[in-house]
Amino acid sequence: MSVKFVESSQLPTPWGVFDIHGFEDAESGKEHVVLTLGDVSDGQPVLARVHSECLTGDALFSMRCDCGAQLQAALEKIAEEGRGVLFYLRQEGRGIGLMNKIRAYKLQDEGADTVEANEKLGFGADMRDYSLLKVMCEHLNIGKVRLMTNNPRKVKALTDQGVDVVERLPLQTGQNPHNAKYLATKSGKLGHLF
Ligand SMILES: Nc1nc2c(ncn2[C@@H]2O[C@H](COP(=O)(O)OP(=O)(O)OP(=O)(O)O)[C@@H](O)[C@H]2O)c(=O)[nH]1
Ligand SMILES: [Zn+2]
Repeated sequence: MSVKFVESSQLPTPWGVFDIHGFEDAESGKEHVVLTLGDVSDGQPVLARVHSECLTGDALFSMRCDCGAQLQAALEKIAEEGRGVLFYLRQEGRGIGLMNKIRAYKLQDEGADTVEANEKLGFGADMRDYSLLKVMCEHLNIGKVRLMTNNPRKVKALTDQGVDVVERLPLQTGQNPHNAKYLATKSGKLGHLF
């Protein structure tokens, strides 16, 4: 595994002062971050969110997806409990990258759904790799989580990395007329539980 911890610091947010932990993947050159609040290394199950990068949704307020709303809701829930972890993984566009996601959006503008668009571009529907979570969880001494997600693949991914998912908590927010088809395809073709 080519992922290595780099450094930690404080990160004040509107929801509280988190700690940010930087990790670098020498093989891909990607830089990932983990936010924690409170003591997550005490062995008790940790409220957790595994979030894949969506520049358009997380930073640019896009309503094509539900990513930004989910990110904010997850941080709010962690702050409410005073303890938790957000893994922010730089696997933009379900692993195909930002430029290819824009190509996929163009195909969606022309009628394709999110899965068909990926396939037309020669990609699988979901190209994400969660193996880096192992290094992150070991570094932070997190062995048990209560995972906020609608995506059963993330539950399996963490379990495969040796992390016990003691509970799955639905994270449904951010629905709007622009992402209705996107969310329907998630549940119809990608196995999300709504
Ligand atoms: N290829 C592609 N990726 C998209 C599209 N819309 C959003 N994404 C990406 O989908 C990913 C969504 O990540 P998450 O919110 O962590 O995961 P999820 O599979 O939706 O599962 P949840 O935990 O239930 O939210 C991000 O990497 C987005 O950039 C799209 O139309 N095409
Ligand atoms: Zn998004």
